[in-house]
Amino acid sequence: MEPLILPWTAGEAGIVQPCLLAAITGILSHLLYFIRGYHVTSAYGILMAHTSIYAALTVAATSQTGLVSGILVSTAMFTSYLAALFTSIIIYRVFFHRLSHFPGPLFAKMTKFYGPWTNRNGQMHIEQNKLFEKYGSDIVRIAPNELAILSTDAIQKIHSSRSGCRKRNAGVYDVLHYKGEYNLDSILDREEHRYRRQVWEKAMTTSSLAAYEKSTREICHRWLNKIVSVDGKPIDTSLFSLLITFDHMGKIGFSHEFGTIEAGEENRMLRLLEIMFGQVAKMGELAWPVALLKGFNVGGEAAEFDELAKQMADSREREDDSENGKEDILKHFIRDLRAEKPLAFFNRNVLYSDAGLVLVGATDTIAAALSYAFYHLATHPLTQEKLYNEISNVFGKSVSSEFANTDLSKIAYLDAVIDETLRLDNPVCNNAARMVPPEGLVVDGVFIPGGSAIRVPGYAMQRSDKAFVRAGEFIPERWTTEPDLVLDRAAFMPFLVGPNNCVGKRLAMMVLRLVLSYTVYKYRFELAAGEDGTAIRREAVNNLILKPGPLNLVFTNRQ
Ligand code: HEM
Repeated sequence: MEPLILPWTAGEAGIVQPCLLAAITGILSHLLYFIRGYHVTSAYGILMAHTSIYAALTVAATSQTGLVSGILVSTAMFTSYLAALFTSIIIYRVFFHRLSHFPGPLFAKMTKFYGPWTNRNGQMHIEQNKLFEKYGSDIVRIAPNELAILSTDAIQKIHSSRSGCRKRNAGVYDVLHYKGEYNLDSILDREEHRYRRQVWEKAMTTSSLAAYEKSTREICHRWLNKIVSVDGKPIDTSLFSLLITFDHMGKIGFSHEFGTIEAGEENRMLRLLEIMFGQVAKMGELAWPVALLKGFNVGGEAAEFDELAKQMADSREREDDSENGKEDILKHFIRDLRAEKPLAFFNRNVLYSDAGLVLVGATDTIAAALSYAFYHLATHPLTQEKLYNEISNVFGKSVSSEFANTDLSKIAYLDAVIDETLRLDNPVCNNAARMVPPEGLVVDGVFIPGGSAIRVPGYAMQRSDKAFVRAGEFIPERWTTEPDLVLDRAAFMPFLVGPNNCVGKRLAMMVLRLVLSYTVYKYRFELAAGEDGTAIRREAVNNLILKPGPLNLVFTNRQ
């Protein structure tokens, strides 16, 4: 029988012919496969397939030409394949892609690696904001298949209940799951989301919040005791905002005591919490490396976080006994898990997935808002005094010698201070992208093709001159007595809008109202000696949720 003639044994042409063949295969694999559909979640399979092909090629080549030249031939072919594949991808993205007519940096048009590059200093939200000005456009291409849009029309069209835009294939959500079970925020299916959301909403009703309020007050008192214990020395309020909200989340989420306020430092769980989203953010929301790690079943700290969330949920469930009166968020999840016909918690992995989301959702977000509220109040002493006068009127009104959320919620100026903080220093500063439905979308008269990813970045939108007068200034009165300073209220969306808006909004507002009121009522605070107040923004890091830089304040007892 004649030996099989493989390309590299085909005589004079030597290695050129097989490399040419490999290059053509590279172009074809782009045009026939990679150009179509969404492949992030297949990252592991794609890597494995390519590795297998390379291995098979090497075996075949070495068996015919010897070890060294076999490896050289297969490597040259594989390199040609990859070079042609990526060249084809880049040429297509820059010149022929459906978004090629939108302005944006060349690097962003070529590759999603533009994301990690812009977030290399953790300031992606600020870098993105600059792009709108640089390109003189409200629509900028920030990735090969993604647009950032500065428009309130877009907010409605992307996020309202009538919108056809979805989270599926938009990037970051596809990879945020626990063993295949997505959490409330990352669920891709609308129907499934609706049922899960109903369980979460039970945990956030007025009566549920009232049941948590005692714990929130307890945390406020621990914070006040901490201020007493430092005896007038400076306190890093960014660190303590995190510890306050972390301890608070432990109590109202899981009836668990973390005790980090007393310890004055982060514990392992809190570190993991930051790392968890931080890893995704550092990659500029490049999702395939996360999918790849999940495929290999290695995730380092993210996997450790998942395991701790699981342990927290298990331990809470073991303690659960409807008679023992534990009032926390997990109570509602466990009830559904144990129900004869659960609404949404059909198995334990759903519980673990959403337990992780409680840890994430109720800590860093409120912590960022609290940190910046301390910053704005410390640098605006008149606002601090005005707030003191407003809240003093309701101290002890509903609960003897305490503040109550029901009273504080009626103080418009308190909510104005919080809203203005959330506007200027939005904790969810970038907002994740959504996928445009196949029929496309018209935003402010501009057609956005179907299959594109789009987002309205919160930081840029809420600081836009088109929506707010003196947009860069902290003016709480714009939400009370000076409404002319708000040109377009729809631009304010710290909790997002539509069916996927923040389910914890009312809880967040309760915590912020109580912690700020207790602090302002008991203390005056200002920048510590040597603190110029710039590090909180300069050293802030966009970890999907904004992590503020340090801020050292000194507290003086009002009595
Ligand atoms: C100031 C504090 C907070 C801010 C600024 C905030 C902001 C947001 C935003 C912008 C979203 C939409 C995220 C997306 O598009 O993927 C969101 C969703 C969510 N938030 Fe919050 N959040 C805060 C506090 C909380 C708290 C205290 C919880 C309680 C656990 C919470 C739980 C959630 C959950 C579960 C979702 C997903 C909702 C859904 O998809 O139906 N958040 N939040």
